[in-house]
Amino acid sequence: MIMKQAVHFGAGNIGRGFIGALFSQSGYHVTFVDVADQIIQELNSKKSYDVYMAAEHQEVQHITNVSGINSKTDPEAVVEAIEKATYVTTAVGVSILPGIAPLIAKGITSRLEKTDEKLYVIACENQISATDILKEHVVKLLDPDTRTKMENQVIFMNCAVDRIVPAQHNEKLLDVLVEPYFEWVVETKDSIPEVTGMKIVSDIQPYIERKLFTVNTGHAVTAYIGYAEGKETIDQALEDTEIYQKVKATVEETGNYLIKRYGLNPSEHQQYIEKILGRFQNKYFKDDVRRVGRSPIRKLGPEDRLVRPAREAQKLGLPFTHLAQAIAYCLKFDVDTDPEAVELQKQLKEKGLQAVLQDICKLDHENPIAEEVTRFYKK
Ligand SMILES: NC(=O)C1=CN([C@@H]2O[C@H](COP(=O)(O)OP(=O)(O)OC[C@H]3O[C@@H](n4cnc5c(N)ncnc54)[C@H](O)[C@@H]3O)[C@@H](O)[C@H]2O)C=CC1
Ligand SMILES: O=P(O)(O)OC[C@H]1O[C@](O)(CO)[C@@H](O)[C@@H]1O
Repeated sequence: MIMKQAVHFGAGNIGRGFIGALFSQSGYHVTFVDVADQIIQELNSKKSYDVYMAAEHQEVQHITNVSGINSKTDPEAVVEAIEKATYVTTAVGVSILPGIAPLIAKGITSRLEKTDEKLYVIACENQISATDILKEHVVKLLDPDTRTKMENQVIFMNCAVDRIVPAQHNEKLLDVLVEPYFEWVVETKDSIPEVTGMKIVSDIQPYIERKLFTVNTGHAVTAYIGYAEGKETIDQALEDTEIYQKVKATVEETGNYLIKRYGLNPSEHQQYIEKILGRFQNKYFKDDVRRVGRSPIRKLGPEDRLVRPAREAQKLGLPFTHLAQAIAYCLKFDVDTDPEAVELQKQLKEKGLQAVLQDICKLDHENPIAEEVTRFYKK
């Protein structure tokens, strides 16, 4: 029997430890596309790997039916794989999406000449409407005929991905240590080919905002405060009760917004917050504050996990003090191995805080959020 095919861009932590693993467990052959040649070679020689659960009883999932293509050296093979795929997914980082769009566009063009079968595309990145962003980059590369043909045959779906997969230090290159919890919520009103563990909803907005402004806001704030206070890992940072209280107060602020905006049940949301903080405290992996805080310029963006909930809270007349404090801590993130942290510090030095808040966060200096950030930053 011919296996169903999934093509996944990004054979990294989320690719191997979450999305690729679910496809494999659902009976798909997974072709990972990456630029990291060692990983691709290893996928093609070993054809399997293990996913370890970071928990007291360390369950191991053996992932099979996997292979890899290096998109730098063999782009034609990627086009061929897309021709045969049911799903194309990504977990490369939002900033890389424009870079992979040309190959996806080529794959779609070639596929539409050969088959009428539907293709489902999902960008599994930490950003609101990441698939729409990918679609935009792909569509502008297509000729008008392909664009029209694509409308009914290539279905782009937004999603929310939630599983903590820290930096890996395993004996075997392909193995991945992950937290047991995961949630993959995909937005569609159609009936789509089943993937074990994928949850379908008709409106992703409440899910992605709840996830991004609780899990990602909370994680990022822990990283930024933890880093400023000289902590190495997330669990170590949260052992400090003062840091724990600051993080909790921040996600309670985003919680007030989410409850009001989406009519969430306050006590259920409080339980959700406690559960997320518990996940951050997982003792079975060490998650470096530098990894979790990575790419601070992206995280300071107007639509991302710090500024957007602060602005939304402000619009609804809700408090945003702890979010402003979190933004100030983020501005202090000066990890010299993180290119965005280096650039951020350079901009702060060269143009000053007000200009950075304006240019990166899109916060005018007269905005009370900017005033609060400035107050904390100067402290
Ligand atoms: N690690 C985590 O806990 C979570 C990560 N995410 C999101 O998932 C995405 C991926 O994150 P991670 O897996 O942690 O990162 P990662 O760095 O482990 O994996 C990214 C992979 O993409 C590959 N890549 C880079 N450029 C590429 C290109 N042009 N073509 C193909 N592959 C390319 C890299 O070589 C790497 O293997 C990000 O958007 C992140 O925000 C979402 C939820 C959880
Ligand atoms: O690239 P980003 O946005 O930091 O995404 C990775 C983060 O997302 C999380 O999985 C939370 O969903 C964290 O594990 C991780 O720090």
